[in-house]
Amino acid sequence: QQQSKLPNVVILATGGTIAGAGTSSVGTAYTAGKLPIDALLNALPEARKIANLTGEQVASVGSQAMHDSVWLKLAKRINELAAKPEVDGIVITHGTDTEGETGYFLQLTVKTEKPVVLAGAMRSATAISADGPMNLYNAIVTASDKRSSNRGILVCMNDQIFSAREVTKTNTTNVATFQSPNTGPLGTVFDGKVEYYHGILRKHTVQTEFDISQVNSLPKVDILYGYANMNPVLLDAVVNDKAQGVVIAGVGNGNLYPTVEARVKDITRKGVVVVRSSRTGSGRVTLNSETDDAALGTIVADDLNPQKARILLQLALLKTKDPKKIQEMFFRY
Ligand SMILES: NC(=O)C[C@H](N)C(=O)O
Repeated sequence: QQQSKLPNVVILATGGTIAGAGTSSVGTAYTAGKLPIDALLNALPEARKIANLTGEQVASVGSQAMHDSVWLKLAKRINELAAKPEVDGIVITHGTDTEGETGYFLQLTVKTEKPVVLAGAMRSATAISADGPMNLYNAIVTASDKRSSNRGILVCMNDQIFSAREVTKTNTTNVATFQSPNTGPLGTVFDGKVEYYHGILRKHTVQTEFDISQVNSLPKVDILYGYANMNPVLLDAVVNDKAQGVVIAGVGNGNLYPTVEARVKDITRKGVVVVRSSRTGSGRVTLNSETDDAALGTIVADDLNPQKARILLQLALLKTKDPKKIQEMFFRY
């Protein structure tokens, strides 16, 4: 029964632990993405007092299986729904493993100022103290609140609201896994109420140059992890596999092992775009610091972690191969 006073929120479900089911309520063995969105909503009658809800199943996967085509499908569906005057907000249920990546992809490609909020969980729907129902409830509350408009894509987890650009999974199993190491959360959602403490400054959603309406696949970009005595042959492997771009999770301020530097110089000359990010988990990678980007032809990820730098590079490569222009994008988004 639709109630005219309540906002209309559409839930797009993709799977994840929030829809996971296992045989033991105390064990960690379960399968993600088992339960359909209707089952999750039926278990949450409280949410129907907040908003008129409709659910759509976009995918049913553990987010370790997330891929470009689901991202494109999601972004296109959100753009379609958000263009409808009767839709007030959108919630996406998602596994936490790659939730930050999906969120940042949507942050750059969704064209709406309406609230778009991701919800996940660390304990499956059949576990004792499952965190999914409260996280989903909080996401619906957040998406129903007009103050959530024009803040980019939001992520609700453990009573906090994060920016999709900043949030990352920091713990393998803990319910407080999501953190924004560089900025902290934007706000809280508690007792059915949203409170914001910070805004965001980087350009997002309607302010970006990325239009995926006619895009059906994304350029191939791979990530390599830096370490002492790193093997430069790894670079050849991804370049031979036709990567147009490579993100290196370098050590410290995105630094590279000397033989890797030499190989990077060769591949940037061949037109492969190489972005230096960091394996440290927080902070910026700064241009021409210890590493001479001008000499290597590399660009820096600024404060994006490697997996988010990969997403921006994929979208940037749809527009240009010019490292200077791509570097500007890394400082803009
Ligand atoms: N907590 C979770 O959601 C983990 C799960 N593997 C997923 O990302 O779908």
